[in-house]
Amino acid sequence: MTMAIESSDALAPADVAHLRVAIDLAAEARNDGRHPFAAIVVLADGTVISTAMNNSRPPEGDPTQHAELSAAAHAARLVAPEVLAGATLYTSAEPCAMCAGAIYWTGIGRVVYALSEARLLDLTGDNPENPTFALPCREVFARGQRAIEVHGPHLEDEAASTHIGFWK
Ligand SMILES: Nc1nc2[nH]cnc2c(=O)[nH]1
Repeated sequence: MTMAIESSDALAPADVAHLRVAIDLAAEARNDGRHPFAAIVVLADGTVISTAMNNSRPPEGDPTQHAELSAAAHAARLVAPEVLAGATLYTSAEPCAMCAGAIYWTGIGRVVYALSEARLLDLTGDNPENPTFALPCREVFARGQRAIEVHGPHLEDEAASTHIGFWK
């Protein structure tokens, strides 16, 4: 049974705009001394209900505070699962296995990501601050019981530029 809906086709202009917001926020996160990741959750009517930067560096943060997990968890406290089914999470980088799990459990129906996890792994190498998984989010979603539409990678070079010189 495959529950992730495969999709890497061209994005609508509104999707591109939201994805750029996530990439710009990732650059802000880097400038703020955080890991360069960010995510936003947008309802079907275009309302942005949640934005989050990575906060995985102690002492302020902890290693579970990836941008996507924080954005999804915050969104789930604001609106009902039926509403989140029509929402999209835009993220500067493909959700890791932990964040894909969080997205699944919140009921968010759609994910649009910029940088692929494979390219992120190439950029981070074996940096101990970010031992990147080699596990595409589609593989995690495929093991679930509800479909999540996935689009990505998109704007990958723009998203990669936020990481260049950060990890090695
Ligand atoms: N996609 C993603 N990968 C990460 N790896 C470490 N932190 C993050 C994050 O916030 N998002």
